[in-house]
Amino acid sequence: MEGEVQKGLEGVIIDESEISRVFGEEGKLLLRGYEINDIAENADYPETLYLVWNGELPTEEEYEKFAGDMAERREIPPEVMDSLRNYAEANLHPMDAMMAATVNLSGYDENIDPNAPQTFEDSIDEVREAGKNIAAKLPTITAAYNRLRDGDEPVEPREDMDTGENFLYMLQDEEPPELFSDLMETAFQIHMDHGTNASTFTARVVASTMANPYEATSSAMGALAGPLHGAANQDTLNMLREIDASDKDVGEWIDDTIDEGGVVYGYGHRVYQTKDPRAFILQDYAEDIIDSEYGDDKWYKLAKEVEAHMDAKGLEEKGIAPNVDFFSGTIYQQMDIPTDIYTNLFTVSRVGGWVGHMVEQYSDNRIIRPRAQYTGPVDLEWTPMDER
Ligand SMILES: CC(=O)SCCNC(=O)CCNC(=O)[C@H](O)C(C)(C)COP(=O)(O)OP(=O)(O)OC[C@H]1O[C@@H](n2cnc3c(N)ncnc32)[C@H](O)[C@@H]1OP(=O)(O)O
Ligand SMILES: O=C([O-])CC(=O)C(=O)O
Repeated sequence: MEGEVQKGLEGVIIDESEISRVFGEEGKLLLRGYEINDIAENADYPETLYLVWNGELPTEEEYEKFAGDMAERREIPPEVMDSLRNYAEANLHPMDAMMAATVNLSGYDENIDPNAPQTFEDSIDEVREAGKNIAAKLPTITAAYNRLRDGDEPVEPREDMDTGENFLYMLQDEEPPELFSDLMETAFQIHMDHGTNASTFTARVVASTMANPYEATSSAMGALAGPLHGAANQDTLNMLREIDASDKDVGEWIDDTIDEGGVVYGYGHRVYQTKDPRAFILQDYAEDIIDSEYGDDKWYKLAKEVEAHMDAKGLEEKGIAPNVDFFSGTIYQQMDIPTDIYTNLFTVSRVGGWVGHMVEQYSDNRIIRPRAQYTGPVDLEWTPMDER
């Protein structure tokens, strides 16, 4: 016996972190000590990112400098744009195109020398520079990729718009309504960090080998791309479409899905025993959009029916409650955003958290290397090929 197996690493404390704290029982999330609702209400994306990376709120001067620097970095190198054209030809999933483009960006960062081993603990400023490059360019990459695969030319980023507004402008080639810009900006803030979730853990594992920040980021994107994690936002909307198209009513569909061992997307969480505080923020936006001239309540109403049935089944009481991915798709759909880029939107925000965690990891590193309990055979005798 080598010790007790902690399946899924549940409850295992892998290190210390000062970035975020998830209170699972109360349904509360703090970023650097501030409640997520206060951040959504009072800050914008660059201010949130500054807070996550620096551990304190910026002064006005620091904010202006940081936000300006981020806006100036939005353009991507023409060669990376050409790669996106190739990925569009090959019809890559937008998350895969984003992963490839992120590694591609490392070639344009003069601080990264692929042929010399680097120990990033002595170059934390360079890690932050890489982080700024990646975070500033991911909206451009996502919007450009979506346009290219639709046969449209990319739209150049604008520095005079905030992050959410500029993203929607690059995606749709028109200035978005204020409500949509605000919602996008808030989405880019509230998804930024969330403890040692699977993708953040991935970023820390990869950084712990002293791989560079571009490599750690693209690896983390791979983890976020899974339907049990970040891709649950697109899968929730697809689930609602499936329910709508089926001849079963909502309750029957859910009962059958769970009886057959399936999951209800946008529900359940390793840490929260109650509804995710970010889901409440997104739900408020969903209702604002419905009340506006852009509203159509079809998918939100269906999501609420799912919630009512899950509640009636006693699942919310058992701690299987709506997570951050439950309402986001119903909102993005109203904004005419293609379903398969929802996880890219999550990534645009989460990269802020990953880089924060990489800085912590590089600064005080020990390689992350757990063990599995070996349950296979031992000391077998070799059978030559012709005797098998
Ligand atoms: C940004 C994010 O990553 S948020 C999460 C996004 N993912 C999803 O929405 C996908 C659906 N949810 C899930 O698959 C899970 O709840 C996860 C992956 C998020 C968490 O997984 P775990 O912490 O391992 O939860 P675990 O599997 O132990 O769940 C406990 C019980 O609740 C059930 N359960 C958990 N979530 C769900 C769900 N969404 N639908 C139905 N049943 C569920 C499990 O089947 C399990 O039942 P059992 O004890 O009878 O086997
Ligand atoms: O914390 C988790 O495991 C999943 C989650 O909500 C997130 O990453 O935002």
